[in-house]
Amino acid sequence: MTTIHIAKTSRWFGNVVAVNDISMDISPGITGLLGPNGAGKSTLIHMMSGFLAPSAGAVTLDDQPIWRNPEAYRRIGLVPEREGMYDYLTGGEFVLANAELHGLPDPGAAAHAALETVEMTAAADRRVSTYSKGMRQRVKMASALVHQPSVLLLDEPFNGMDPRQRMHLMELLRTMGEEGRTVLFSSHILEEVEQLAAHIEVVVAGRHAASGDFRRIRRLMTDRPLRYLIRSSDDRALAAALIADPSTSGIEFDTAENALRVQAVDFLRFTTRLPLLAREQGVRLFTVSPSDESLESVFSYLVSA
Ligand SMILES: Nc1ncnc2c1ncn2[C@@H]1O[C@H](COP(=O)(O)OP(=O)(O)OP(=O)(O)O)[C@@H](O)[C@H]1O
Repeated sequence: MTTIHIAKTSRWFGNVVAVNDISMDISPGITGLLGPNGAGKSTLIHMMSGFLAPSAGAVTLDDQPIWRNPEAYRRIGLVPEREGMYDYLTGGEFVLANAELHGLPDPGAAAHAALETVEMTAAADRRVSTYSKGMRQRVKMASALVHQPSVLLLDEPFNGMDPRQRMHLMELLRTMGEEGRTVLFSSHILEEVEQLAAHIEVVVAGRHAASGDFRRIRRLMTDRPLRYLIRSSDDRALAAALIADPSTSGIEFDTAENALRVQAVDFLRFTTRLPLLAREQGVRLFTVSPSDESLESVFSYLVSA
């Protein structure tokens, strides 16, 4: 059983604090590391894979420090976000080079097995420059798996993949999770994480915002008060009906937009009640748009929760 333990860890670059006093454990199975762009996900993953030293705190693998520890590197595979591949090599040569760097006893056999796992054997003799984004991703995956690590860390692995490639990678990660490996992948897309990881860790602006069961955190996200911009055939009548209803906690008339700005108590209640109330009043709804639906606002709600 392999566990990564992150204890009161920070990392700064000059005066930018990328990771701010984060503590979390990454256990066997699949964990989703979720957060908006710039939240510090890559920095965390780089510290977990031994590419970056923490500025403060400690990142350990089964109680051994990861930074500058070749023993730990042997047990970790990293699929980085950026390409970092040599276009003039074939996919097979790229994976073989990694097998040799790890000093494996039979690098050729290890490279072959890793390419087989990601279903890239047929294209192994083609140059990386001729590969699609998804194929590149799979070859990166093969080189991360070539030494059969017990920990696999993937930074935004689904970026740029088409739905079929995405499903294929999800299957592969599920298998690895079921085999008892410790698999962590980062994403800024909620639905991606939902499909794959029961357990998630959320980071926002360098801080640890939430941890645990995806469904519980998802509920926290959808239960928060929401703001909507609404235009209708009779804003005045609709406003009167809404303010008398417990699904709504505030209403303003926005003269510049010529619309209502409504604060709802929670998503489900409001979206059920609004059409019913409008029908009762004989009001037609023209526009109902959430005005703070961005992922940033969902995350900042979680941080302040
Ligand atoms: N080498 C660096 N030098 C200076 N600042 C950095 C460096 N690496 C990261 N940062 C800063 O640290 C913060 C966190 O970046 P990080 O790449 O870890 O976030 P992220 O969650 O992975 O975001 P993204 O999904 O956009 O890659 C950002 O403000 C970023 O600009």
